[in-house]
Amino acid sequence: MEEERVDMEWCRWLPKIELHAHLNGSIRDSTLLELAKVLSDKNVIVFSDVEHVILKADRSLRECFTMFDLIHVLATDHKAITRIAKEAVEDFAAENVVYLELRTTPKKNDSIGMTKRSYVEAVIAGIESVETVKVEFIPSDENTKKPIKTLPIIDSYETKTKKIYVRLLLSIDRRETIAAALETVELASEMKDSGVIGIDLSGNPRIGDWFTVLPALKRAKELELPITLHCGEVPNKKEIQAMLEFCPQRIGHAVFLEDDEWKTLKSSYIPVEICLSSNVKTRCVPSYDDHHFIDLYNAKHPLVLCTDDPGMFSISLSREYYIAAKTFGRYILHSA
Ligand SMILES: CNc1ncnc2c1ncn2[C@@H]1O[C@H](COP(=O)(O)O)[C@@H](O)[C@H]1O
Ligand SMILES: [Zn+2]
Repeated sequence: MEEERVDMEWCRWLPKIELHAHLNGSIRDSTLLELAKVLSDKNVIVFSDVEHVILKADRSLRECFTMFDLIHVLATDHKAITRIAKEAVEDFAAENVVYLELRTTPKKNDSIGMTKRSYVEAVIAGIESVETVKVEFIPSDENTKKPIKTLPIIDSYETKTKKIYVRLLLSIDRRETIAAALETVELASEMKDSGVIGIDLSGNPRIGDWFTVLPALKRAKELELPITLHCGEVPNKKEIQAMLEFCPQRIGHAVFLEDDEWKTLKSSYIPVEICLSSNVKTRCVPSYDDHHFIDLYNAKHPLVLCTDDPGMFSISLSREYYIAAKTFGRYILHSA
């Protein structure tokens, strides 16, 4: 027990980077309950109907997407979006994350005057309102104040002074029309100087077809926007092969690859965002011991541990590091 406490403390202390975290999957339960209470007071929902859904500990992949539909009802307006973005950055900083790429699907809601752009602006307002830690969001030249497009250099001094670099990825939901997906890509390109650095393809992997939004992803390539794809979260050979052939800058999950696809992936060096607990909790992988992390790690394939949805799964990035060390420490091959 004492050993576990010390290890967890070390994993929390370790400066970390988070590259795969969905904004609406990173909401605190307490915030969701508060938002639900407000809507219940307005008779939009019945609080007792959603309370147990919010507090449920384990969710299958299907249940996750039902939960996301509920979250999208609860966190609809600009104010709520700003609040959850602020809290998400605070929570990642508290875990000693020094570089965070937060991803979110820009949403349009005519009834409240929300456009995809105003949605992203609400997210940015939240990131910029964080006070518990110094946030470096839009890199700008000290003299000219013009945005500079360099990657942050995170040195040990900065990690001591508690600073977090935050960047945004705009997500395309697999359910979206090609027009909506293209709108997101154009928006990401227009907001390149405002902290947006790329495009993600996510959403329920059993719904929609990535070939539908492929033209939008090709457009993103033309605009030189880096792309990350949710790939192989469920079995779908044709899609996995096509995604690897598309050669995105990164992929997330990579669970259901078969031998030939593992070969293609490893020879491509496409970095993989590893989401251990997300995969185990959604039962895409039977247990931590069975996770493909260790095979990729021992093959020296570029990878990064990520949370996916820390709010949805009640997890933290520090804990993911702890789980990886505990589960795989003994299997690591040490080259001479
Ligand atoms: C569990 N594995 C997953 N697989 C695929 N997509 C996922 C996901 N977890 C989250 N999302 C995607 O992120 C959205 C919520 O955040 P935003 O509203 O964009 O901030 C979900 O609706 C889904 O499209
Ligand atoms: Zn994800």
